Amino acid sequence: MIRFDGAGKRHPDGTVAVEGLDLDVPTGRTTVLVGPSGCGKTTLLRMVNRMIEPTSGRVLLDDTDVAALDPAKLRRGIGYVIQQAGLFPHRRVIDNVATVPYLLGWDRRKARARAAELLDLVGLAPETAKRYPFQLSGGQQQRVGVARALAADPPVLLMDEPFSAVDPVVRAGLQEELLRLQAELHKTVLFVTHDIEEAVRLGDQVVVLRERGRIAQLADPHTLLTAPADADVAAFLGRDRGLRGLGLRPATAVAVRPIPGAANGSGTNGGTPGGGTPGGRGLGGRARFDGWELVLDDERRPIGWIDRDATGTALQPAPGFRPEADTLRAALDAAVLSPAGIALALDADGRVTGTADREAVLAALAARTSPAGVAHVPSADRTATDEAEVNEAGANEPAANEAEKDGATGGR
Ligand SMILES: Nc1ncnc2c1ncn2[C@@H]1O[C@H](COP(=O)(O)OP(=O)(O)OP(=O)(O)O)[C@@H](O)[C@H]1O
Repeated sequence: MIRFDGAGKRHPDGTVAVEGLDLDVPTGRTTVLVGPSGCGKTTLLRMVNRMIEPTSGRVLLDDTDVAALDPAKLRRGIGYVIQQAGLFPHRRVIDNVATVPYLLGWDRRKARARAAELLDLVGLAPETAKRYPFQLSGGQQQRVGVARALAADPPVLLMDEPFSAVDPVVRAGLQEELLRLQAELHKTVLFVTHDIEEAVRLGDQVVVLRERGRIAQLADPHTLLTAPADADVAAFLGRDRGLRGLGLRPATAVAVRPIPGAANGSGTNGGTPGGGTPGGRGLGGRARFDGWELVLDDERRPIGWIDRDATGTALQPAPGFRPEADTLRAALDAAVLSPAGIALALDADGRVTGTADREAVLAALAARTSPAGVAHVPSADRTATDEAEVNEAGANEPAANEAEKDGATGGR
């Protein structure tokens, strides 16, 4: 566990970046620090790896004051990821990732094998290993940054706006990847962002900060969105926080009605079986609903809705959701977008298992449920790079030491 124990930072010019914070960052979970620019997020993060020394209070890592630890050693045990990755431009990707293992004295083969393993873990193709950072996209560079931070399997990961320099789609992918990795690795992650969407998506606990690092609210994402501590926090969360909260609630809360005849595998219809093959697929059946007919293929996948009151048999889209994997937001979306006002419940293979009309989804919205999965609305924001700061951090690219250890040349 990381513990901020009255930790404060006053700069020589008198600026108080952080006034004195008490905060526990639990082991194996993701804690997100979120708040407006200048509220002290980065200062707090850097107190953990001693890039910034508190001027009052302490930071404890597993009950040891970090001030008592050798900074270089401390940093090698803490993964650190920053905006735009801060990779060594003159080193191949594989050697960027192997930086800390080299520093720890691993032989080159073992370090590179570990690096290759990590590139795979973060979803990068093996051929990426030989490239230089400039030959990668921004998103790929961030993945390399994450791989590098994980190289020596540190229990703690500090992430300072790591995904904010990439576009929203790439960013969503990186967030997804971090969630997947964290489910597997259970690191103690301290993550800084000023994007509330990102905070509620990634955090097990979210710390909303005000100026001088004061805690406005500390809560799990669901509680934060549904019960903001005060009007300021509510304003920071934004007007659509209710809708966003749906992205934290599982769609399992929706009461799904079976389609008559569908469950026993004898076709899917509650109406007329057979009778043509829209879209060229085998027709599994048709199910009649009020004013609408649902057409399914012979695998019970939806083909479309037909308006029974209209002339002709024009197929309209039949959106669905997966109760076991999706959120209430996805269920609502499917119900709203369905021309029949009926969302289809789908299994993992896209087969229809039942239906939920808009009323059923609204009933689930009204019911009190606890949060489970997460959904995401990405947002773009600032860009900046600061390679110098990661060098300063030592843990990830202590170039001077690196040169000693493995004879790397040039660059800095
Ligand atoms: N070296 C310094 N000297 C004086 N003031 C500083 C110094 N470094 C940071 N500050 C001030 O300390 C406060 C906290 O800075 P910090 O970088 O921790 O904020 P932040 O929440 O991470 O901001 P952002 O989201 O913009 O990165 C800011 O008001 C900043 O101007």
